[in-house]
Amino acid sequence: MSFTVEGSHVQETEDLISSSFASHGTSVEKDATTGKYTVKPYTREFIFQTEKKIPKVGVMLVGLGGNNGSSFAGMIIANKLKIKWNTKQKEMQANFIGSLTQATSIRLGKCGDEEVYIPFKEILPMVEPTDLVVSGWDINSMPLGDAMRRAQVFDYDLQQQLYPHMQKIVPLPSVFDPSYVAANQGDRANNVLALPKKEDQVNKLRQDMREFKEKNGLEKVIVLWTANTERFSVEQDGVHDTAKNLMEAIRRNESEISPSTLFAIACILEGNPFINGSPQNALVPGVVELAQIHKTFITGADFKTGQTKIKSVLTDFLVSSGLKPRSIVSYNHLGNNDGKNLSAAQVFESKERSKKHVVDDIFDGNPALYEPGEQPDHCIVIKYVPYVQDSKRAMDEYISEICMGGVNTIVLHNTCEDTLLAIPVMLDLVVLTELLTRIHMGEKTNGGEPEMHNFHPLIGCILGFLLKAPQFPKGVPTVNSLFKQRLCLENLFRACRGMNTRTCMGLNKMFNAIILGEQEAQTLTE
Ligand SMILES: NC(=O)c1ccc[n+]([C@@H]2O[C@H](COP(=O)([O-])OP(=O)(O)OC[C@H]3O[C@@H](n4cnc5c(N)ncnc54)[C@H](O)[C@@H]3O)[C@@H](O)[C@H]2O)c1
Ligand SMILES: O=P([O-])([O-])O[C@@H]1[C@@H](O)[C@H](O)[C@@H](O)[C@H](O)[C@@H]1O
Repeated sequence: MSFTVEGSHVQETEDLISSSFASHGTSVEKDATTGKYTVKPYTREFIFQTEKKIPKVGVMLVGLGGNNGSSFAGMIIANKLKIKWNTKQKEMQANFIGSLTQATSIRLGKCGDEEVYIPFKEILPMVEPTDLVVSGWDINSMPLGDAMRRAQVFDYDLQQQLYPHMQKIVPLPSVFDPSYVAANQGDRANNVLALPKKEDQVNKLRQDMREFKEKNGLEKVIVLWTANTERFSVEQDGVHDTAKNLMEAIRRNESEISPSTLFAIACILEGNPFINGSPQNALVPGVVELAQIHKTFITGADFKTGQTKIKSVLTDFLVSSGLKPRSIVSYNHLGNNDGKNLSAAQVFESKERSKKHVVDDIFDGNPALYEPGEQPDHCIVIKYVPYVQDSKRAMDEYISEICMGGVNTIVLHNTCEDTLLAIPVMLDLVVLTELLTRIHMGEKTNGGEPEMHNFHPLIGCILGFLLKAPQFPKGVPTVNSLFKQRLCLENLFRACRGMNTRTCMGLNKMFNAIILGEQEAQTLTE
């Protein structure tokens, strides 16, 4: 670890970092007669304990043979082998650009006149990406070397160097329900578990995880869904509403239970965190309850990568500047298999939800501009155009009302290899989910010793920076503003290290500037 934190509030041993943290907040009371608000500042005292030992971690991808899955495996191998490759422009070297943990930094503070920053991944002990063991399932049996070639994501020279290493990885047969995806996905399904009963499917997935863990001498396994987007399951009382009903529904082979929900259940029963990288409602209420019973992390939904990430920043900028977006249209076309699957209306609706609702809280948070429930026109369009393959084209138009009847129109064009935006986000979800399993917290109340416990299983409220539709525990308001989400993550880890949390900008820096300004002014004479 590149730094230590001084103070009696933090103790570090070989195995543990313990810190106490004062969290300042405000509650508001409304006078029923006058309607006036009273703001009541308060402080809560928390204890954090972080286990420092980094376990040997395995990642099992559902959809291993897809563009994201095969490219994720390729990225890990290429970085492990420090592969360099030639393109028509220059020699490239394997990297993790686009990863929050591997390619960004955190400000430590000021050392004399120097602003000191550390790599994000040094704030707390995190697993090294190149130590991850990768496996997984796919309904298509293609070995990963051929799957990489099919994906057409990596440069040719890189593919050639990776091929022998990737070809050794073969996806395990998976659970498949054609009613949940586009009909055009049927021709991929040559690697499906021949187990008609859902209970047997769940048990086989659990066995796969145990065998993977044992064979590779792993201490932890994390499962990440990067398979096709599914249509939403129609949630039914008596089936999806409680853990007991869901498990009984599986035993009677209820049809309306999606493969992604079955994977989530198998993970929970094995104590393996489950991450849903697609937009469907895999984590139905019964799954959430089961995760709470088994104290296993579950999170989702839908990696936040390009067009939607920009939307959460741009909309936040407009509304927090007092400008009033009245129309947002997000169009994109892409030619990979994801785009092919999304060409089915029911599947598209899953993606439309996650891409659209990513800004709801931003409008709700500005009653000066928007009446309760008022939202701009918001339209999502996704088209499948095979020729562009993974090079997704995104076009956006934002029309906002400005001062005195003015209108501002912002148009964006954004082209990218969709997969190369997604795989570093997948890495962060795995690395941070594993880290969060090693952090326990408790609250000091009435002077007694705090009871230490894990975080709530729905860690989407911590990992929202990486997800379009982070699922929050009931009653916790969703925050989608991208930089609030990043600050939330950074401040949690700063608290675990016993460091002060940061506001959006260094308040003390600003105070210094104001005070220094005053002091300088006093020395000046006309
Ligand atoms: N930028 C991005 O690429 C991005 C961003 C956000 C979300 N996503 C989501 O990530 C997922 C994967 O994207 P992709 O581009 O890799 O798609 P892809 O179609 O290339 O890969 C999906 C893979 O899942 C496999 N599959 C389908 N059903 C399965 C099942 N039941 N079990 C196991 N495997 C199954 C398919 O055979 C395919 O190989 C999609 O749901 C997509 O919406 C992608
Ligand atoms: O770039 P982004 O909006 O975050 O997310 C992407 C969408 O723009 C694209 O349409 C979809 O096919 C991808 O799966 C991904 O969801």
